Amino acid sequence: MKPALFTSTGLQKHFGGVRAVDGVNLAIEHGQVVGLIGPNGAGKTSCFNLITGLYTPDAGQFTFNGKPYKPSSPNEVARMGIARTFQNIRLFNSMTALENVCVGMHCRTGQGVLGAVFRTPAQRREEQRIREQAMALLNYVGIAQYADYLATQLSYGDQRRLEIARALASNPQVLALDEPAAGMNATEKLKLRELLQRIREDGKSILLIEHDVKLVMGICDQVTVLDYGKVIAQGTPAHVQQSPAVIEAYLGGLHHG
Ligand SMILES: Nc1ncnc2c1ncn2[C@@H]1O[C@H](COP(=O)(O)OP(=O)(O)OP(=O)(O)O)[C@@H](O)[C@H]1O
Repeated sequence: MKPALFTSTGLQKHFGGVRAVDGVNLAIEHGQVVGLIGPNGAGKTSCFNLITGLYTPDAGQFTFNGKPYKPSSPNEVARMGIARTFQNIRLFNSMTALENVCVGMHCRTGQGVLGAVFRTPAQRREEQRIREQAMALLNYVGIAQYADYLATQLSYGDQRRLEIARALASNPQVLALDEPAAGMNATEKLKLRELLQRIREDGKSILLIEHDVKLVMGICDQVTVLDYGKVIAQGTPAHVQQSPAVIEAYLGGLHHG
């Protein structure tokens, strides 16, 4: 059997007396959308930060493509094949949408002004190729018409789509999205859901932190529910929705909605 694309086993991170992540086991299979949900402060973003090399675990192991995986820096993580977005959008505000995606492709040569003046024909062709690919990604997420707008001129929902395009620019196997629907209206959420489905159909796996339970339950193959850093339920959306621990900790409100 093909090994899981990604696993974490016994993952732990403490901050002082707070057990932010307390023995979390996760698995992402090829082409799956895996949801990570739980109340505020449950440890979701901390898990993401451990997986993507922003935090160092106190304990636990990862595998990626069946081999031990030690995320040492966000850049290395992207090279390995895991790209992420952030809960608080992190775009380059003084750059256009297109340039933001180019950065995701590491198109910046760091040659400065002289380098730009004395570019060789091969470098120019490479730049052109990168811009074309970046444009294709903007088209893929549905915001090609804003390619030349500054990132800050885009609506909130479109900025989140731009972040996804930038993350896709490194051609990851796993796309880790931290609350992609935050601040979106119902129409934008519907478009986001279609985009995530398309990304999955195109062969990528998605790890999704999201407060919109309807979106999570509608799109995820597997869901892990955290509370106080611990896994309180894990399985299909139908399974976790019936878990008494989940209903008590988190989903209870839904049944009154
Ligand atoms: N860098 C840090 N330093 C100290 N405490 C932290 C740090 N990061 C997270 N924590 C604490 O760890 C716990 C888990 O936080 P985390 O942000 O991972 O939860 P979350 O489930 O993502 O919450 P939310 O849904 O509100 O984003 C919280 O008690 C938080 O205060």
